[in-house]
Amino acid sequence: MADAKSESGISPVISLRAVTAELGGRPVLRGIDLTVARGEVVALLGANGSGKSTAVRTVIGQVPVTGGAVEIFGTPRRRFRDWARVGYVPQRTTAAGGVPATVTEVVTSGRLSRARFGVLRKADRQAVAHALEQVGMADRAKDSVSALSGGQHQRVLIARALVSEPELLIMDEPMAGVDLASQEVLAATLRHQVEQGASVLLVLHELGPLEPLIDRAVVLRDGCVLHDGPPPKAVGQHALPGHDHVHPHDADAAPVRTGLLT
Ligand SMILES: Nc1ncnc2c1ncn2[C@@H]1O[C@H](COP(=O)(O)OP(=O)(O)OP(=O)(O)O)[C@@H](O)[C@H]1O
Repeated sequence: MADAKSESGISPVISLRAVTAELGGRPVLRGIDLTVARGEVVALLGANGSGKSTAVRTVIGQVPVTGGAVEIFGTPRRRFRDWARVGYVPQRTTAAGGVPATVTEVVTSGRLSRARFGVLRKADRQAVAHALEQVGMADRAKDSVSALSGGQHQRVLIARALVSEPELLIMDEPMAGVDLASQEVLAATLRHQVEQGASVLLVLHELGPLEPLIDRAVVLRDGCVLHDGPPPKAVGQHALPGHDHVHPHDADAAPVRTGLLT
């Protein structure tokens, strides 16, 4: 199949066309189209269970598609090998994940795709230090990640995604369960990446502090694209009855309800 080209003749960095996927024998994506153009910041929105994470996981190959086409940088996903160009921040489900590793070790693991013959050189160590500085965690470099708060842990995962100097960042709910100070650091970090020309696909349940960065929003409902265009304006709680998003990932926190158009 020919590579997807935008009107400018440059391939989108992400292209999903008529993608279908199943989980546990149940259709979860029912023919979605989703593109991220070079330098674009796209938010993927939708109610719980609408298929946002699944859509992102088809891009990185964690969920097989049952139909349609997925391309990264114009290459069919099955043939794509250049993963150092992609930084992925998975959805965080627990505060620290119980990983017995230091902050530096976790961030360094994100650099291995760039290290020659798997050997870390001075430039790699500098990249790790720089990524930690970007997310304001340089002073915690030697600490165990299990000693970090949820927001700090998320900063480390984002540093791990940034350390390979990716052209494309894919983040699944990067702000979920993150304290306000960390949210501001993450928004500033992302702004910097966008200024440097990165393309970004973000799964979000509300636009929040990232709103000024977002070029376009794709809203999923029940495995289909409901909206693809300007980001919907956040509206007050209860403004759209029946359209609230309940966020279940924080074990301790009460569910967050937003009145986003989802
Ligand atoms: N491993 C699995 N096996 C079976 N069904 C699954 C599995 N993972 C997810 N699902 C189901 O697939 C649907 C889509 O899930 P997905 O995580 O993509 O939604 P989401 O929009 O990201 O939701 P949330 O906002 O809650 O993270 C949901 O109904 C979910 O229950």
